[in-house]
Amino acid sequence: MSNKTFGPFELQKAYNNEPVPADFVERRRISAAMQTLAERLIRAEGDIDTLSGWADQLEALVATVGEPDRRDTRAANRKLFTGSATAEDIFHMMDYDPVGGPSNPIAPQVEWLQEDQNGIEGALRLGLQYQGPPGRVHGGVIAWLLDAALSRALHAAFRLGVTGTLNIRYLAATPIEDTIHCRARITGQEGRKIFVEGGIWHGDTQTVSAEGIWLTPKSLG
Ligand SMILES: CCCCCCCCCCCCCCCC(=O)SCCNC(=O)CCNC(=O)[C@H](O)C(C)(C)COP(=O)(O)OP(=O)(O)OC[C@H]1O[C@@H](n2cnc3c(N)ncnc32)[C@H](O)[C@@H]1OP(=O)(O)O
Repeated sequence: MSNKTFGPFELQKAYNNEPVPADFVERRRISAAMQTLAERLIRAEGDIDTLSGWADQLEALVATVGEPDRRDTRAANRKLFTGSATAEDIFHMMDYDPVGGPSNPIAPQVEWLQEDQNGIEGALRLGLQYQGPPGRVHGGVIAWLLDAALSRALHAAFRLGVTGTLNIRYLAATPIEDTIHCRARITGQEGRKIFVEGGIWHGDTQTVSAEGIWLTPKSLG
């Protein structure tokens, strides 16, 4: 791992270009296995002995893991804003993102196809564990995904902000277990208020539209 350090506007570039630290290779393996397990076990048919056997094995693993120490990410965040974050700090911030983070077992995995000042686009497939109505993605999961996608458009354009308001219009069914695309872009700015819009598409059909206002915190604006 190099001794280079990074500031907020180098974060995405460092994350994409620096080698994945050895421990994150393993963290990603753990997360991928947990995700596969979640997808395979949800609604899985099985006789009582099979279910009980799986439960025993998983409970044994929980006992083995125990309650490990965990890193407080606020320190890495402070280092980022003073330009002194290391690549390791950046992986600790980004790899656990609840949408797309490869070391976060609850994060839907996203392939980011575009991330620049003009906007972002990601492709993903949501499994049965994200189902609301039969065959459709749960509306709350869609809101979760869009909050992240619209935030990402902000970061890709080197702006900083937190979600103030997010309005969502559900236009048509968003299918589970099929590829969908999310897109977002900045549409304007007034002082600390940044206006962002986006949506979800299944093929050529737009299934969800969203628009919102992100606020740059007073301390940074
Ligand atoms: C470069 C790369 C670096 C990347 C580095 C990141 C690292 C990778 C981390 C990933 C991270 C992902 C992040 C995901 C997105 C979340 O999940 S963010 C979490 C959810 N959102 C929150 O927790 C926000 C909670 N709310 C707040 O903190 C405060 O209410 C706010 C939003 C900061 C606003 O407070 P404030 O700054 O005191 O606002 P205030 O001065 O009263 O008003 C200023 C203006 O904004 C308007 N306004 C105030 N609140 C709102 C609102 N909620 N809605 C609309 N307008 C509002 C006011 O009307 C006012 O308008 P004008 O009168 O000027 O026209």
